[in-house]
Amino acid sequence: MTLEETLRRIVPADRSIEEEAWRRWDSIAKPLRGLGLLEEAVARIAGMTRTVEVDLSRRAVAVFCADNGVVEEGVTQTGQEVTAVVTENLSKGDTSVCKMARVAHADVFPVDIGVKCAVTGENILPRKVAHGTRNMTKGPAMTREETVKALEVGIDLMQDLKQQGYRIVATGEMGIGNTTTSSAVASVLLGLPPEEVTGRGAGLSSEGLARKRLAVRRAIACNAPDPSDAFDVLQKVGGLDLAGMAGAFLGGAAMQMPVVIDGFISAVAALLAARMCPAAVDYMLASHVSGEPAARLLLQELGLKPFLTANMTLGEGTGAVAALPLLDMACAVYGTMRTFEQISIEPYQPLH
Ligand SMILES: Cc1cc2ncn([C@H]3O[C@H](COP(=O)(O)O)[C@@H](O)[C@H]3O)c2cc1C
Ligand SMILES: O=C(O)c1cccnc1
Repeated sequence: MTLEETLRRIVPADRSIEEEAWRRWDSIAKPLRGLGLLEEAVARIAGMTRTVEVDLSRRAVAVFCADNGVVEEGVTQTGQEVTAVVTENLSKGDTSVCKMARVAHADVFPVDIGVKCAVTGENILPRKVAHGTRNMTKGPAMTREETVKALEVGIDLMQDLKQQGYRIVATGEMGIGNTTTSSAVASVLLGLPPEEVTGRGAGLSSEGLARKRLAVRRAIACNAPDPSDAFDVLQKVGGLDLAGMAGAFLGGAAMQMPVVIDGFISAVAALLAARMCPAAVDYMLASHVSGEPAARLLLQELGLKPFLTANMTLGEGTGAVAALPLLDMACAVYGTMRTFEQISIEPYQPLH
């Protein structure tokens, strides 16, 4: 589906079905609203999917893998080659998110949306838009065409996953340097200075952090992205990984399917999607608050409340996957627990 058609298709979640789900929650024999945000998530999923019978039996993690040209500026602790290695390991079940996804019964879909070199792996989805992005401190990271294509990779993947019977999708990414691009996008979209929204990513040294902040500042100065135009911001100081994820949020909303935000990078992609189409937020679920400095601000800006504060800064979709077992537990109560009425009637049942 094209980006334009996707944006046209997105409509708000169904509030009346969400209300019906709340009525069911409130009838269950337990302290009223006792499962807090978990109840809210289940009710919201009912509204997203247009049914009070919430079913999260099949779940996927979409991991968008791409390289970011800005690594030339010395903004990361490890080299660019790590992107390709971890992408291939994603296909072998040998990365952190794969281990966690096994526990949470989620299927991992690694997507090569722009890894610099060729990657091989049985289940890597070959969707390379470009061999990495350009260095955003010297000009736009992507062309308009590349940006549209990468957004559409995310959109189309959500359409495919829905057709395959998946009910909820966790978003993940793998792309060395993508906390630098994410910080640049966050700085522009939140209207905050780069220093306030730039952290250590995957364990950067203090010296590296100073270079990273400067690179974010230079990228914004060089490209002058328009803060009121999310597409322009994404194209100039974003990346293929961010674009794929933003597309997944838009595609999920168009497919009326819940999409789980992971950490900082994923929340930046979610905000890009939200600025392109505000109703898309109705289909997003927050999972955790990343340890990156702008993580909480981004979720506040989206108006979403996370379940976990675990100081995680791993990426790959690990935080989003960590939220799935919590949702399963909430669904078990919502779907199988007896109501006040059933409980109060029971003592009056004739004995036999
Ligand atoms: C071995 C390894 C595995 C990872 N898995 C996720 N990330 C995480 O770190 C990267 C972002 O941090 P930065 O912007 O500092 O490069 C992303 O790939 C993210 O998913 C990893 C990073 C490394 C080194
Ligand atoms: O919060 C994140 O998404 C994150 C932070 C650091 C490194 N990788 C991912």
